[in-house]
Amino acid sequence: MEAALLSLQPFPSSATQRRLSPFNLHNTLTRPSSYAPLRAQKSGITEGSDSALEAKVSEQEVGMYQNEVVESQGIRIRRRPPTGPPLHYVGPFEFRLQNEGNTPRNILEEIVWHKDKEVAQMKERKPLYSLKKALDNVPPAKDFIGALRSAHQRTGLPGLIAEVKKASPSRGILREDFNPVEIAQAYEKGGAACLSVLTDDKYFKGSYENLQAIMEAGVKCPLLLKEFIVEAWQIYYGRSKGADAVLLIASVLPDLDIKYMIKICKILGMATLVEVHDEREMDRVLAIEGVELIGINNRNLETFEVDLGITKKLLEGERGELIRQKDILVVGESGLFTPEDIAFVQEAGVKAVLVGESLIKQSDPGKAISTLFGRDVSE
Ligand SMILES: O=P(O)(O)OC[C@@H](O)[C@@H](O)c1c[nH]c2ccccc12
Repeated sequence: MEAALLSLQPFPSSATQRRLSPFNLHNTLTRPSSYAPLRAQKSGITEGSDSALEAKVSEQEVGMYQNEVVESQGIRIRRRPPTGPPLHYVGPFEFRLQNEGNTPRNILEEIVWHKDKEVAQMKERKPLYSLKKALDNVPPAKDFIGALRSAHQRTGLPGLIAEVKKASPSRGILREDFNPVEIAQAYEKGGAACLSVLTDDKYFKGSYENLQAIMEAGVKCPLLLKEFIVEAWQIYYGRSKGADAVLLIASVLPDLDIKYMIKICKILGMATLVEVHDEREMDRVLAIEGVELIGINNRNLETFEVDLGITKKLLEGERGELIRQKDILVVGESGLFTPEDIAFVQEAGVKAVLVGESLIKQSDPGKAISTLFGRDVSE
């Protein structure tokens, strides 16, 4: 890989436009650190110039150190310091020993720091060039957004993304007898438009094997890679395991990363679900070109607090107007348990919902869909 990663230099300030190939992007897109500046890079392309990307970088971002970018965008989730947490750091839920920044301040930060390490290890075992081959052997990505839109048109209710979720840090184990393929098939039969498959092992008891098994079982619903994406490498890996769409969390990723990752997904034929939780994140994401699908997470991933009013608040007034103008599809995420909850977020303006807990906890997760919507939404 030629892309130069000069860890102590900012972007060259003259580089307002850079040409990148999807296969060296992963280097430039390694998740920036709040402790390390954005990686400088060469402007020339080596590999795959046919599919070269034109990436416009705003003058403001060019030349800024990453921690400044992160601060200027109000991103609270910091990157793992290169030295890692201090030695006296004692474990996942122990936040008492906070100090000058090298102990994670909340669960999301902790997950992201862990992800940085995990991805570094996975990448060593499967570098990007070897993933490239694997990509030729997976069926082309399915139309995730199209499936949501047509389910909405067919039923008059929000299109459902049903989540294959065994556990979560806030709720613990949600379902003991957990067969991902059976659950996926039950969801599909029950009328889900798309599925979300958690692949994080440590905090959600998910896996890429689950994703692959669901794809290989011939499930027709498009699949969302439900991961904490910190590097573009994960997107390629997810595609090689059958993902048709990817979650990008705005509180974790600076705008520049979101832009690049959207472009990579487009090249791979995948959709991106960009997740927001407050007005500032919504405004950032609405300013990013190419965003077609926005998720409003009713759960605060730093505190686990759930409030359906978040969806309503973020879709009111000018924001809602802009979203309609841009024809962006909005997904209401988390904490949806009853037909009244569905009606509430639909009234607020969502055309799709992402639901895990309330479905996965039922003995028949497919039938649970009818209970959740108040009627049968299968064909
Ligand atoms: O189980 P719930 O409350 O229905 O939530 C599903 C989904 O919205 C939630 O799992 C989720 C939304 N965004 C995330 C980001 C990371 C991990 C998990 C999530």
